[in-house]
Amino acid sequence: MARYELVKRSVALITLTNPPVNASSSAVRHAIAKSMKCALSDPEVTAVVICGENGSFCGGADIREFAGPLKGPPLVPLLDAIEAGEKPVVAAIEGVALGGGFELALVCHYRIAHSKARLGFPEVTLGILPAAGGTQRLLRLIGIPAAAISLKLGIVDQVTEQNACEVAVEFALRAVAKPLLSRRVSMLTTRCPPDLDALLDAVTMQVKKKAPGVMAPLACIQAVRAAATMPYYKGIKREGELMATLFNSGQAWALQYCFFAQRTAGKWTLIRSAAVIGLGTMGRGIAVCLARVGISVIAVESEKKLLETGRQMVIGMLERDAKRRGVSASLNLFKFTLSLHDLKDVDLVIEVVFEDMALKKRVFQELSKVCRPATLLCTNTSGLDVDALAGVTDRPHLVVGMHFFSPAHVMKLLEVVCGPRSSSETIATAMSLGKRMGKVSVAVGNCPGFVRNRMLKPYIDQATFLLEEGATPEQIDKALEDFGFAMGVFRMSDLAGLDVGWRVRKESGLNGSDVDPESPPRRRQGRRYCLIPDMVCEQGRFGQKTGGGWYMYDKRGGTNAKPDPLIQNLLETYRSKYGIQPRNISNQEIVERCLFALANEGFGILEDGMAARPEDIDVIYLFGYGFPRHRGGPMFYASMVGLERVLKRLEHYHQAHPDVPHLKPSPLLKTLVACGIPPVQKWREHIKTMHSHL
Ligand SMILES: CC(C)(COP(=O)(O)OP(=O)(O)OC[C@H]1O[C@@H](n2cnc3c(N)ncnc32)[C@H](O)[C@@H]1OP(=O)(O)O)[C@@H](O)C(=O)NCCC(=O)NCCSC(=O)C[C@@H](O)CCCCCCCCCCCCC(=O)O
Ligand SMILES: NC(=O)c1ccc[n+]([C@@H]2O[C@H](COP(=O)([O-])OP(=O)(O)OC[C@H]3O[C@@H](n4cnc5c(N)ncnc54)[C@H](O)[C@@H]3O)[C@@H](O)[C@H]2O)c1
Repeated sequence: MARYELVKRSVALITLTNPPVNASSSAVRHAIAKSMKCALSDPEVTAVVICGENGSFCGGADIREFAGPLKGPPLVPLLDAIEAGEKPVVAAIEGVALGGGFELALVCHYRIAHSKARLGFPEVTLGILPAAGGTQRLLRLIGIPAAAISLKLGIVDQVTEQNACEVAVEFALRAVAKPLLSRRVSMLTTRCPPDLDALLDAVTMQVKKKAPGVMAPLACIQAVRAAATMPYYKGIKREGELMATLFNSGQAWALQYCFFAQRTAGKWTLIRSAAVIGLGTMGRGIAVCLARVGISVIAVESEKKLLETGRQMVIGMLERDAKRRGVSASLNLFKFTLSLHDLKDVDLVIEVVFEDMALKKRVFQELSKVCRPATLLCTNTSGLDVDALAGVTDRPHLVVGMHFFSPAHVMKLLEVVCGPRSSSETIATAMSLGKRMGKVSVAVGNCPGFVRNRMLKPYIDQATFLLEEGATPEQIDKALEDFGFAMGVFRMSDLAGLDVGWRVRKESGLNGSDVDPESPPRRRQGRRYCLIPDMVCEQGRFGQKTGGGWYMYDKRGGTNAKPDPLIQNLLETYRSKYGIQPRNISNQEIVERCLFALANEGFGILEDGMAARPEDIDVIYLFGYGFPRHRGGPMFYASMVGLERVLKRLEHYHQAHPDVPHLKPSPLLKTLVACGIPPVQKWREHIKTMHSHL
């Protein structure tokens, strides 16, 4: 876990060897302690260099070890001992020095970093703080205003383009005769601005606004205050207390769970050329995603004028995107055409035409004729049967859904929809292409709405039922935003556009001329149905783009949502028309009904084998709907609330609303409760039917 050798006759070289990122696991800490002991007691050794194997200094504490009882030498005394040692220690930093890795570097008396090295404290993203003296030492090294502006100022003693370890060894030899006292960062006094309190208060306000309810950033500010106002030994104690609170919090568990869930969900591993058919809202963004990673793109439209519009839009997006990333726009990768015959040699096609099965089938039949036999045929349908499309081609095994989310060049989530006949290689190729484009790709089964949209329905339904019963859009949104969503369901719907759902409801016979005239009021297809969303759309209110939806906006495309008296009137008229007595609805009921219905559908999806594991569902909601990361995703959240409680509350709500099937607890939820409530990671073991590819 760490290699110890003597180089240049007098420098002890300690190399951390814990792939892939040399995380400071208990074994690594053990090995560092042992090596340091050897180096400090060996009279031949005059200086020490610490580096990491395979291009990484150290990725920090081994996060996996946080899930069990803490073992091995604690980091704080180990690091204090390195700093207090009487021989100069130099950190040779290549790759990452993150979290505990950066803390290790900070106790070294000198730091040599490769120009491409990344140093930092990402702990807040894991719900904790740098708790091995990091908050106390970094502030002492660079001062508080610097810490607020940049973490890079004054941190390293030399930046090199060469092998950092070799440079560090030479540096260590020169450092031997120099005094060490001023190199011990914990002995320095933190440089503070005169208006420290005002600065920290302002940062606290900003953090509370930006990340409401999230604990770790606030704890970091308290640690900064300690570094500014306390001696090191007290400051480190305070850092430890703050860590203990965070470490045992549900937020830390949720965020660490998210870290690994994101990587687990992405575990899938050649595409040089691709085609995109349809340059509308989605097609443009998808074309940009492909070109951004160097894939040449043939873009197809149905008419000359539309092709030209699409071309201009794509070029504009590419140029803005390239400017933002400081690279040149890859316009030479594009060819624009009206003819599918130009696609004969491409490796992969993504169909992005209107959501119309007959049209999509015609496109797939044509592709089958023109594309070479090995070309993968993908569809961006948001809900149609991928297997029905595969069925009209000569290569059903090479057909797969690649479901991007709007705006496609921004949203991280990609659902890879596996049809029953999609081959493993096809799925793997789509997954790895997603990863290459920087997406978080999740393989899902082929069911209506797939995973994200299927789960969204009961969530939105609950919100609209709550409107009928007495709540307002702003009350519901506030409850969900207090829970941690950046936007409540109605603000989010106004942003996405209300017309899409309206069209889907019409096509499903839920409103419009296809509705069964015998349907009782507020019931469709045998279940409760809220007419309010259709009434809003009938007034031409489609959300932000029309200047009004659930809220009013100052202009078309405006983003500043204000409560609209017109919606208030509509709700009152509706309730009195249908004899509904409005009642006071608590925030708890809002959150429970929306989120438990969401999770309940997730259990149903797992049970149907349409998602491989709860982690996949959580990742879909983290990256495809802005579920608050510190809550871990809907399935993890349900596990934190306690499955027994979720079950009881769903039973309670279903009893009160028997005409809402989505509130009826899913059999899988009941099974998990009956078999002793296993942790999320073990739920998969209780699922009987699993999609063959998941
Ligand atoms: C490093 C990265 C930037 C690399 O990114 P890249 O894209 O190249 O690769 P991946 O992200 O896919 O990662 C590859 C692979 O490596 C795994 N991995 C990465 N980092 C770690 C890690 N730190 N630990 C374990 N595993 C790691 C990753 O999972 C992948 O593996 P896979 O499973 O997919 O095969 C990038 O990975 C990255 O950003 N990593 C995280 C970096 C980070 O956040 N570091 C900080 C860690 S936390 C820390 O260091 C805390 C310190 O301050 C020390 C604290 C000491 C105190 C500890 C205990 C105090 C207890 C409190 C008191 C309790 C009291 C009580 O209970 O009573
Ligand atoms: N808009 C979204 O938020 C969203 C999100 C995910 C998935 N989707 C899915 O993506 C697909 C496209 O949606 P959109 O919102 O981009 O629609 P859109 O109406 O904005 O664009 C569709 C484009 O396809 C073009 N087209 C139609 N027939 C064609 C043909 N035969 N050859 C070439 N081009 C043709 C049209 O001219 C139009 O430019 C749909 O299946 C939709 O369900 C949409």
